[in-house]
Amino acid sequence: YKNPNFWDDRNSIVHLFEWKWNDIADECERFLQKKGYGGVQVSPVNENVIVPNRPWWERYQPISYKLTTRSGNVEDFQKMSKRCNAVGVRIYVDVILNHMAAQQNIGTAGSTANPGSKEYPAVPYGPNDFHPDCSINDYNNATEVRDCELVGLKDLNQGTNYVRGKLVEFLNNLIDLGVGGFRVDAAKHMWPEDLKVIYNQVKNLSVNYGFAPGSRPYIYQEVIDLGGEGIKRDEYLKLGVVTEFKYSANLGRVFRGNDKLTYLENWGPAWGLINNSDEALVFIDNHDNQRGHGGGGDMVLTYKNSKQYKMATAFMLAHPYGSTRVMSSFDFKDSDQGPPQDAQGNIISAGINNDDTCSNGWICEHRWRQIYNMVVFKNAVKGTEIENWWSNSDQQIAFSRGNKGFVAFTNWGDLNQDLKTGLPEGKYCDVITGNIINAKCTGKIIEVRKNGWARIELKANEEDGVLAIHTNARL
Ligand SMILES: O=C(NCCCOc1c(-c2ccc(O)c(O)c2)oc2cc(O)cc(O)c2c1=O)[C@@H]1CCCN1C(=O)/C=C/c1ccc(O)c(O)c1
Repeated sequence: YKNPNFWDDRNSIVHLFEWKWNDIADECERFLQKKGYGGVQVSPVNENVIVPNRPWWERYQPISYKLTTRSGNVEDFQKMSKRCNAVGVRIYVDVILNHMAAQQNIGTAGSTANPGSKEYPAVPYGPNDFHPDCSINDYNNATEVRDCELVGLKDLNQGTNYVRGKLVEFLNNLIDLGVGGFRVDAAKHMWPEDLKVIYNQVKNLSVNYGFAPGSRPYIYQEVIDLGGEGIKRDEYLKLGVVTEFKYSANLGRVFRGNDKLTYLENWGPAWGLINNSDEALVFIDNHDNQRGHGGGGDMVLTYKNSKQYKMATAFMLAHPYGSTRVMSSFDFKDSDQGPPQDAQGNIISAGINNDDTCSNGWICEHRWRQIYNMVVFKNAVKGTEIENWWSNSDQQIAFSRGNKGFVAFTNWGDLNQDLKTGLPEGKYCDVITGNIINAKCTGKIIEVRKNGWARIELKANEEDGVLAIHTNARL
């Protein structure tokens, strides 16, 4: 469950939050494959309750496991899965196994339900399939967190064979549709023993979508653990990968300037992060904590702090620790706001500008040059470790990845140093400020001398506080 099943020359998952299936298929072919992205995390695919004003979190209130949402229907989903897998982009589905809708209304596939009496006829689920009413108040009480209701959401009892059967059936339908794995929502609210039984009943990945025979789904579990609660993420590490919320909290604090960049020299388990790098799903922000809710609070960086956000993302992608996920957002003013929609409540697609950025209210961080070029960088440095670490003992650092790549950061003051890049002699295009187009670098050019050293300049008032060169961006 810890292998994302990427193609060799790929890395990172991009969370195309609230995108429609047809648009994701287009994005796989026209952009993601070209930048070496490994996969897409899609929004929940099962029928959700319709909440007035369509807040983003309505998709986290299941009505049934019918595959019809505002992102499309099962035909759209299958077409997306075929097109994305054909170009080496995997699909990971955000699955909600913990609960069913709290709000009383019709669902996105037209199903009705009565949360008050725990009736969801479109599954079907009835009162016997849920834990008794109680609400979670004490996050130090592990039983309460698992057996009571999260903000009124009806709490399924994954301990019964019937409920397990329904959840496994839902997951196996998605396996048949070519998914590469799952993001398990609210995993902390389910017993690890129950999850283990459920995961083990999920089929191997489908060879019809290019997975090697016998491949297991990649399973990364949302466990918000910033310490201080009764439940520890280690219980879930036995089952699969776990989202590391300390990552975005700490990196946010550092790149906001509340900590010195030089302290990042031992970035990893020494900072309290999950021990095994390949068991940690890491990110700068996610759909929830970018809105100030749970997981990491006010230190989390988002697209709204764009210079710091790009620096933190560049550091995440330059550093070997963790399975990296890039957030791709829509613009929001208030924390409940849902995706751009028309008068009928249909989601409006992102428009693509001729400079590759998005319009129509979509941020598309994954299309920012400073971010997609670091996904390219991460592919170029695959298999190397950090070498030639340098710092000014304060807010300026630099390091190489073997002899394949080199990055430098300044979070305060002008950086102007002769540094050891570890790269072969030659001229390199700085992929933060530009691209190589018709054999010309549209950004800074860095000359690496015979001994692998180079003059590195990065002024505090430049658009970006990071510089990155690698062997696939050599002139
Ligand atoms: O104020 C709110 N919620 C209370 C604070 C956040 O608590 C929630 C947590 C949560 C928060 C902190 C924790 O330590 C934790 O274990 C769980 O997980 C959820 C997971 C869901 O599938 C659906 C939800 O409604 C929630 C949720 O409300 C607003 C209004 C209702 C939805 N919502 C929200 O803020 C929705 C948040 C949300 C939705 C989906 C997620 O995957 C998620 O992580 C958070």
